[in-house]
Amino acid sequence: MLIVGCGNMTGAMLEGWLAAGLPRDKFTVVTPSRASVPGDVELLRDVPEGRHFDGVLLGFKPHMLADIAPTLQGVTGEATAVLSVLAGTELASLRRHFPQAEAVVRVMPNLACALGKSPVALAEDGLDDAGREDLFALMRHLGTPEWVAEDRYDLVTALAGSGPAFIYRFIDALGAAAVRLGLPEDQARALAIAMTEGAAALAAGSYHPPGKLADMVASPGGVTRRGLDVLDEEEALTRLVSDTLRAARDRSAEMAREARD
Ligand SMILES: NC(=O)C1=CN([C@@H]2O[C@H](COP(=O)(O)OP(=O)(O)OC[C@H]3O[C@@H](n4cnc5c(N)ncnc54)[C@H](O)[C@@H]3O)[C@@H](O)[C@H]2O)C=CC1
Ligand SMILES: O=C(O)[C@@H]1CCC=N1
Repeated sequence: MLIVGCGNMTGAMLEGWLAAGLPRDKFTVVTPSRASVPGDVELLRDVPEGRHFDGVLLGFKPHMLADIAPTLQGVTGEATAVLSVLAGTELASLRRHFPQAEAVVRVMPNLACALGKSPVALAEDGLDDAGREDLFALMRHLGTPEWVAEDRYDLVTALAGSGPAFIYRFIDALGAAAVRLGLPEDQARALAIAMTEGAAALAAGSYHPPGKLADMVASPGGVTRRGLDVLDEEEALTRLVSDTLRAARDRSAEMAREARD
């Protein structure tokens, strides 16, 4: 697989694949700005000539697609699947830039790929059943792949792709609030992160939905209920999170429109 642009996101994917035991000679990276990439994988400054790849993974910023796609035509043949993590870049846009490719695939992961703990939303055009199975197996190394209808992709991007940033804000806010209320900063941050890690692991492993888990923490008339009352008053948290996802979803849709023009 040729990884074109290896920054935060595709760097995390590469880390995840290598940690899962995929051989490093399965990957080649083209990126102008990094001195090294995970696992000592082959690193090139320019797109190689005279080579074909079964997969080409696009990992640069979405607005660069029109400039970079022409440079990739030589490495993209009829047996190549072009995979893209580019936010707001539709299958039709990918197809327009890579008409000869066997398939074009949208992939929406997040940085937890490095730990094999990312959701990975998938949508494709051109794969047969065996190709879909192979793709799913490849993404399984990074976490939890899921096929998604493309008309839901903007919302899925906001939830699965951007989501970690929203959670990090919440962790930060917990720590900052605890500092304001009297805890030392280091301790507040450590407690907030450890608590979040355990709570997320429990939610992932439990057959109870998160709402039920919250009720299991909250003793009637006790400490937690008093705090939940603040979050629940006039659905304060639900409204804030809805506004957050809506804004991110709408930006993804806007980027898709820009890429169409
Ligand atoms: N950061 C995240 O959590 C997520 C990012 N994405 C998508 O991943 C893509 C990359 O985002 P990040 O990794 O955050 O950005 P980044 O800025 O960390 O990485 C971009 C990479 O593109 C490379 N690049 C620049 N010009 C290039 C060229 N001409 N040819 C090849 N490579 C070139 C840069 O050297 C850099 O390594 C974006 O399209 C974004 O929408 C998707 C899901 C989550
Ligand atoms: O912020 C962005 O545009 C990308 C898409 C999802 C996460 N990062």
